[in-house]
Amino acid sequence: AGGNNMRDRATIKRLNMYRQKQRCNSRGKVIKPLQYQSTVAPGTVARVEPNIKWFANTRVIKQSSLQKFQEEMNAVKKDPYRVVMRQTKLPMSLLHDRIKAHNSKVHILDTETFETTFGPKAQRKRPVLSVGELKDFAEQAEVSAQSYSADKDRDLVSEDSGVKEEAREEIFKKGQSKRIWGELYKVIDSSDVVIQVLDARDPMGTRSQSIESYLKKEKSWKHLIFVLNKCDLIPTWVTKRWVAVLSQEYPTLAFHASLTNSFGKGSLIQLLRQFGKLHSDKKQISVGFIGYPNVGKSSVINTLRSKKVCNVAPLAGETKVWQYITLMRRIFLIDCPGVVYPSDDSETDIVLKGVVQVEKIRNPEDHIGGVLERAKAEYIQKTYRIPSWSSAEDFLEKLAFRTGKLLKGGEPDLSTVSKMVLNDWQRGRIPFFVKPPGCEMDEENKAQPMLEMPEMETKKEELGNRLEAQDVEGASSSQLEDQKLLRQKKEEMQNIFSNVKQNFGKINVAPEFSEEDLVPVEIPDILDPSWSEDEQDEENEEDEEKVEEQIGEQQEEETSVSSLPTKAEKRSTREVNEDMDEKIAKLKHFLDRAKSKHFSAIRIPKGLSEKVFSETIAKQNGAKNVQQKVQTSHINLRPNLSPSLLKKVGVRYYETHNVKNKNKNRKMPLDGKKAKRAKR
Ligand SMILES: Nc1nc2c(ncn2[C@@H]2O[C@H](COP(=O)(O)OP(=O)(O)OP(=O)(O)O)[C@@H](O)[C@H]2O)c(=O)[nH]1
Repeated sequence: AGGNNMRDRATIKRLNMYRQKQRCNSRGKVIKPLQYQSTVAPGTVARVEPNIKWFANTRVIKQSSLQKFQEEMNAVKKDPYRVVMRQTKLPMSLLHDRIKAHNSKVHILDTETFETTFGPKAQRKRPVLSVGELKDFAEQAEVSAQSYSADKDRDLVSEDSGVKEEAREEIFKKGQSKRIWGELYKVIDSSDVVIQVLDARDPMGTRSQSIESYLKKEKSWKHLIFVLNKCDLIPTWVTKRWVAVLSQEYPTLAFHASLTNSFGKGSLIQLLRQFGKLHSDKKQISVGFIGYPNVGKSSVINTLRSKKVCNVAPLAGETKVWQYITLMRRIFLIDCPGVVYPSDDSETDIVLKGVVQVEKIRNPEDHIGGVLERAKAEYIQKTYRIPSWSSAEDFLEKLAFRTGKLLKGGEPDLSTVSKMVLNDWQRGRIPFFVKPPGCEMDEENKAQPMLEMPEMETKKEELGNRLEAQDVEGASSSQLEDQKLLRQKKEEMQNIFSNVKQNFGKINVAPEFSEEDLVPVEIPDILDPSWSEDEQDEENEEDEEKVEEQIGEQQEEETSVSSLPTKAEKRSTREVNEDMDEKIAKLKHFLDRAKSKHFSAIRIPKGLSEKVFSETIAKQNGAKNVQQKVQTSHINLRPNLSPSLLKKVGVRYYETHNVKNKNKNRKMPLDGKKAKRAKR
């Protein structure tokens, strides 16, 4: 009768059990107890049989073992270069089971009477005071009263003057929204290695210590490393110094994100592969890129892939949601939108850190004062060709007249000019960098120990030396434990960085810094950037072997340098000439690609290409003359490069641009692969 949906006996029994009701008499005594309740008579004291299984997971350890575990584990947890991989198998709760100091306010009178608390027969324990006598106590109070500042007192009740601070515009809260933080937590949760990308111009300003402490506290098994991006915008010695400073806390790599002229790519991939090996039990590892907006997270990923896989723009907030990218079969990269932790930063600070899009700022001229304060006057004069100014407004007016940005009645258009300056600032066109700590001291002593190191300096050596120095300091203060810890750290670091080497001399610094900002660092050959990537096929295949090849090439580029000058001396002039030819061809190829692809990360000033070519040709001619003098019988087989050939860059222009005579020019000779295809 019930069709196919008949209930089985067990279901019926269960439903009846739910349905039953306890029946009581008028005095409340249970007449009919519920089923299953009737086995033991009401009022009987029942016992549960003890079971050995209750104790299956417990172990007793000695007090000394506990102490040893706590000490050793604490040392490992404090060390940023070591990670505890399988926390779940360790009794981590034993680390934190100490009774915490009770600092919160105690409401004694809520639970105790006044008599027993403060009366003559008080039973309460006396509070522990840091002073012995009333006199000391009064002195202490006086000292704290002197250091009191009403500005910092958040509890101070003040009269309402009717004037309130204007609420901050929404745009200044960029990167702080719940949605963005949600994205960040997704990235952190999914990553085994977290890379915090910092802007080399202001690493401390673009660092988020709250995220670091969150990772340390809550996700301490995840590896955190720093990547100091945009190293091409600061002098090389500053990069070195910042890397040394930041490495004390987390492993740090210098980086220049660019598809054609990158720095640090090989080292970073090498490091990631090492982490991959560390997690050999996993099928793959994920690497999350986090950091402030506009620091170049997406650009770093594109550089690692040698391909535009993430959208990049000189505007903050370009990346909206997290994104997975495959680097190799076993390594995945995750791009994250830029995150900002709410801080005391002023609006100008926020704008100048590049967190806000310039177009969206209501009063851009308010922040020009900040630019003039931060950047050296000399650089501003050079960039805008304005010799002097009395105030920010005066500067803007002069710039408006110079650039012809005028409103209707000939009034200077301050807003447009301000936006222009802020854009230049955000894109690194005005040379600027925050000085790393310790510069002032060095300037006084005129000692630059790190900069005098040989060119083929590796990060390992640098870190090792620093730690040795620290060792010596430690010995003088005879803190043996510290020494032991430092030595441990040193070994760990050497392990991590044993395969990761960076030669800072290879960074192609773009802005022209004054002598004051430049400490002489021997850079081997400015015209010898890492071309290996440039030579790669445009349709770069995605397989791992290819990436591995790139690493090899890149690493060679980044590491094998020191012997260059001596070799160069020994080389014959003919070899020098051949080298020059090669460089010219590479430069030409590079410019072609840059023009046709519009790489956002490279900005080639108009005159630069011609300048570089003319310099190279001058050098070449010099070498040629020498050659002719030395060996007259030698026949020069080098093709004669006419200036017209050199100027002919961007042969793909007509392919990529929508121009009138496009069709006419289609028959132009194609270069590289396409030319080959055409021949076939
Ligand atoms: N000069 C220089 N510019 C760089 C470098 N890396 C990135 N940029 C530029 O910085 C700008 C921002 O780069 P993005 O990769 O979009 O930055 P992001 O951190 O992903 O930004 P959000 O999407 O806002 O999180 C772009 O214009 C890049 O061309 C670098 O190493 N050197």
